[in-house]
Amino acid sequence: MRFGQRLAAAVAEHGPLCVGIDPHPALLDAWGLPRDVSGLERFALTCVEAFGGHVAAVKPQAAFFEAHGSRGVAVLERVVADLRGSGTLVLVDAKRGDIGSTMAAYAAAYLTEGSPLAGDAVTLSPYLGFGSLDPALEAARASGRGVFVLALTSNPEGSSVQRAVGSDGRSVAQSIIDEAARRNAGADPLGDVGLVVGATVGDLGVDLSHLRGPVLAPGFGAQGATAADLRAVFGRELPGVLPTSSRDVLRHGPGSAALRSAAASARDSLAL
Ligand SMILES: O=c1ccn([C@@H]2O[C@H](COP(=O)(O)O)[C@@H](O)[C@H]2O)c(=O)[nH]1
Repeated sequence: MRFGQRLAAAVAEHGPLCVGIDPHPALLDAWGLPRDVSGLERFALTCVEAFGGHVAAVKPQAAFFEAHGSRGVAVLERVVADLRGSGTLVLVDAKRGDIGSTMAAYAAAYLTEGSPLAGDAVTLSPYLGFGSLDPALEAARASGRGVFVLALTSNPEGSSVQRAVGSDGRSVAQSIIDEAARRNAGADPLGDVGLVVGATVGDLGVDLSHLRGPVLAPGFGAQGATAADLRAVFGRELPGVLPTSSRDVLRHGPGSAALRSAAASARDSLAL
């Protein structure tokens, strides 16, 4: 099954929530774990136990694993394998973006069957030009995986770049959305080219109605966006949106039952 179909099925089964695994040093402290690779591993595997098989998708943030060097990356590889083994979709948040020839190498790492870092999808940055991502989009198509391309990010610094208007009158974000929509044309129910649009962006100011792809919405929880904000930002596009929350769920650890229950509460709040 293609990524868009698998994501739609996962959301139908578990509800629209992605939980992030972001092993911040402060969270390792709060969980009583050492700030080293053994603490990272314990943290990450507790999350796997808590969320695997219980939420639609999990988003490990690669940066927190890379911060521990090759042994940290090995933990990320185990997280990817174990979550996929549990049937939970894995969105690796690595925000890769480069010239096309280098994108092919990132695609080999994150989107190619048999690579230990290949989850079900990866986040990509289009700011070297959307076309530079084509090797990754091709690899995703070939392996039944997906991508989430940054369009309107949740951080306040993003809008000066992403809302800038080009010579054709479209904002940068709208041109990224339109490129993604072109790649998803004809997909049913969802194509494999998703976007990242923060739950914190306020007035959306872009048209997502032709996307035919999933929207990953960070900013829900710790960055201040609520379920009401998600409804206000996305309106009738909300059914295609996958809110993602990391710290606001992870602060309920280290018990895996409490983590799972926090994820369920976050998901249920979205249905109100
Ligand atoms: O626009 C973006 C894109 C990605 N992120 C990532 O999502 C999580 C958010 O963590 P919280 O603890 O829920 O704030 C984190 O990994 C970011 O790198 C984002 O926040 N905004």
